[in-house]
Order: sequence, then C-alpha cells, then structure tokens
Amino acid sequence: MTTTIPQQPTPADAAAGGTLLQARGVIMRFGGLTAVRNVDLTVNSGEIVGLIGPNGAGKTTFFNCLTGLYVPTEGTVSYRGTVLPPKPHLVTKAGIARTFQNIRLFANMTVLENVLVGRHTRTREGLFSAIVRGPGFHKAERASRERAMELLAFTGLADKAEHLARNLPYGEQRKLEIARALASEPGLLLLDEPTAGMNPQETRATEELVFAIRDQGIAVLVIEHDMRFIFNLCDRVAVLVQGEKLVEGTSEVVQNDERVIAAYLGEPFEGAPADEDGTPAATADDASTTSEQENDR
Ligand SMILES: Nc1ncnc2c1ncn2[C@@H]1O[C@H](COP(=O)(O)OP(=O)(O)OP(=O)(O)O)[C@@H](O)[C@H]1O
Repeated sequence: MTTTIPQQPTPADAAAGGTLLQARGVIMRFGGLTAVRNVDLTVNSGEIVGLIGPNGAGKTTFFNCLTGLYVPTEGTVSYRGTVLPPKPHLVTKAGIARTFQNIRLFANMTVLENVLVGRHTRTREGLFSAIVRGPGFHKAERASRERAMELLAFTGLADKAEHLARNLPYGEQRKLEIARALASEPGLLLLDEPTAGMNPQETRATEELVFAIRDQGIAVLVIEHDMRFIFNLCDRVAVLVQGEKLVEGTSEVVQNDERVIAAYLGEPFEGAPADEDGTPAATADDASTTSEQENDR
C-alpha cells in the first residue's frame, strides 16, 4: 500500500488538532425502548476513536444518529462547530462518510463505478451538463475517474477496477466500501464493524489501512467487536452499555476498567486465552459475532 491519497480539506486541520465531531446529550428512543441514553462524544482531528460494547448496546443506533439516518430524540450532533442537518447526503457533504455493518455495495456495478458513485457529493457538474456532455462534463468525469483510481490504488484494489463488485472476495468488498466512503473526501470516516467476518490476515491489513487513512489527515470513529483490533488502533475508546457511555479513555484505561470487564470484556483483555498464533483471543462476544458472520458469507 504505497500510494498516498492527496487529501483536500484536512491535513492542516489535523495538525491543528481541532474538534471535528461533537455529539452532546444524544438520546434515541424507539417507542418505549431507549437505545441511546444521553451520550456525549467528541472526535478530534487526527484521532482514531473506538466505540465498543455488547450486542444491542446502541452503537449502530448512535452511528445512525451521527450520520443523519436517525433524528435523535434529544441532543445535537455538530461537525466542525456546525449542527448537522438530519439528512444523510447533507452529512456526507459536510464531511462525514461511513461504512455499514452489512455491506451495501452496488453488486452489479464494477468496482470503479462503485467508487464513482461515492464521489457524487463532490462533483459540481449538474444534470444539464450531464445531458449536454460538454467540455466541463468530460473534464469533471476524467478528474473523478482519476481520483477514484487513486483511491482504489490506496486500498489495494486498482487491479480489480473493472471487476463486478459482487465477484470480489468478502475482505475486498469491505475495502471497496471504505474506498467508496473515501471518495466523498471526508474529514471524518465512520466504520461500522470493518473487520466483521474477516480472517486474521485481512484484519491486520484493515488495521494498516485505517492507520494509513488517519495518516492522510482523516479522523476515524470505529465500531468493532475485535478487541485486539480496537486496542491496537485507537487513541481513545468509548464503551456503550445498554445505551449509556460507561467509560471513555485510552485503550489501556478501558481494557483494565473493572466495570468494562464486568459488563463486556468478561476478563482482562491481556489475560484472554491465546489464539493459535500466540496472540490473545477476542472476547466470547466477539467470537460468536465473527463466526455468525462467517457463516453468512
Ligand atoms: N429501528 C429500530 N427500531 C426499534 N428498535 C431498534 C431499531 N434499531 C435498533 N433498535 C434497538 O436498539 C437497541 C440497540 O441496537 P443497536 O443495533 O444500535 O446495537 P449495537 O450496539 O449496534 O449492537 P451490535 O453490536 O449487535 O451491532 C437494540 O435493542 C435494538 O433492537
């Protein structure tokens, strides 16, 4: 993975270390069920922040509140100091991109076309230009394709550009989701279980990819059940349990917090049973999630 992605808005901001995302007092109720309870979360430029917690803790619901899919029952979500409109395309336009727990690619489109779709919030050419297909349209289209190919090179998919998305192996489909999200030129990328169903090699590669994305000046907020992945990667980790933020801190603080151990990890992470390669295994919760997803593949 040698290619770099020239980033448009963010490197200077990353150096400045300002606040990108600020969620304040977010509550999400579905009828009588409160899925997210008064959660505050901040993500700063240059950070990788993890969001963990047991199944049903409210992690994806919280992501949906951040990205305009849900309108929070209470609370506000701001990006770069401006309250976000509760419309996914406007949130993307503002600078937040995401991937989904269940892969959502256009299966019968090529890999390149999937990334080009991700660029639509950043292209200025309107319908008229597209119909007339004048010089402006062709220039914009060429620039979009070049950028999409850069992103495919960055994610290691350049040689698959003309393949149909549905023919990619599972791990590469997840990479393609990330490439498509990056195509909207985000300042903040939200990843919902990016390693679900991956083998250990694919998971390590995803870890490297997330570091490379951060090194390009894009902050990352990631939900994941693989604790080794989270604790290796994240500058900060927030733990949700039954919709509430139980603890937030560095990986070291979180993995040793007795409340987190009791509510989620089950045992101190470092003391977890070793995998075949000698590294500590993920939690029981993690193991069941991963095997279920592998069965779905
Ligand atoms: N659209 C919805 N309508 C009603 N209840 C919902 C809806 N979406 C989520 N929930 C409920 O909200 C709670 C939190 O679910 P959510 O999917 O956010 O948890 P999660 O932490 O992401 O879980 P997992 O780790 O299994 O993905 C669950 O009880 C879930 O059933």
